[in-house]
Amino acid sequence: MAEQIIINNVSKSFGNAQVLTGIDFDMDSGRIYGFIGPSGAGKTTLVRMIAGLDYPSAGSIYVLDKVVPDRSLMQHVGFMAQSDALYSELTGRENLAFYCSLYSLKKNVAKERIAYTAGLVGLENDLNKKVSQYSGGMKRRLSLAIALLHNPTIIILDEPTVGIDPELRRSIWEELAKLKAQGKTIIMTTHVMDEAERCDYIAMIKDGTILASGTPYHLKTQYHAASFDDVFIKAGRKQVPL
Ligand SMILES: Nc1ncnc2c1ncn2[C@@H]1O[C@H](COP(=O)(O)OP(=O)(O)OP(=O)(O)O)[C@@H](O)[C@H]1O
Repeated sequence: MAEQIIINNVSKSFGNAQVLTGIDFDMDSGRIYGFIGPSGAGKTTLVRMIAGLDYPSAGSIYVLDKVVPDRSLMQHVGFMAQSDALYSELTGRENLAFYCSLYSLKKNVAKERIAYTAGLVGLENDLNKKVSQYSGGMKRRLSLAIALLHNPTIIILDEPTVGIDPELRRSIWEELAKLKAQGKTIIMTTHVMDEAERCDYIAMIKDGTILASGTPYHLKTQYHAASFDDVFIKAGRKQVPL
């Protein structure tokens, strides 16, 4: 299986504050990767760099054989940020249409993708409302639709299911499983441990380094943990990386 993403000794500082140190991590297609860790650990910083939205201070990140940031990757990468990049004076449909034009989707493809992604996030009946009238959860769902709009090969989701009810969360996970089966690489950050457990591979970030990584089963065995909450707590206590 080809490695779609290679993170090579990446560090990141903001001013004098070192946020990430020497991150090495590779990701293959057809898998779901979960980045977990305490608030402020550096998860968002890392996924933003993978998405090409920021530069590493040291080291390099390769996505589909290109060093990021690279504009040509925009067509292949979908990113759902924690804070929504939406136009509140436009309707949901107009927001989706705007992003379709950004990705240069043909009219018939755009129509089909808007219908598919809006259906996926349960917004098909709200597309004609202005986003300013959306609830927080609806905005999150629209952001998720936008991330998937251009059928990207690499899907990066920063806490995608915050504010999304359990039923819709389940259907989103079913869809992520289908996308994974199509060979997409899916990366997410999450604080929800039962979601982390559904990922194929987990990297736990703490104090800017990867403290532990492996399959959920591997991590549970390694930490003699009954649940994934336990892994999180026990791994967090360890001072020495595995
Ligand atoms: N643009 C920035 N300028 C300065 N500091 C930043 C910037 N972005 C992030 N940081 C700092 O980097 C650290 C890591 O932040 P980051 O958002 O990556 O953490 P996180 O693990 O995603 O947290 P959370 O789970 O709360 O979303 C924090 O101390 C944060 O304040």
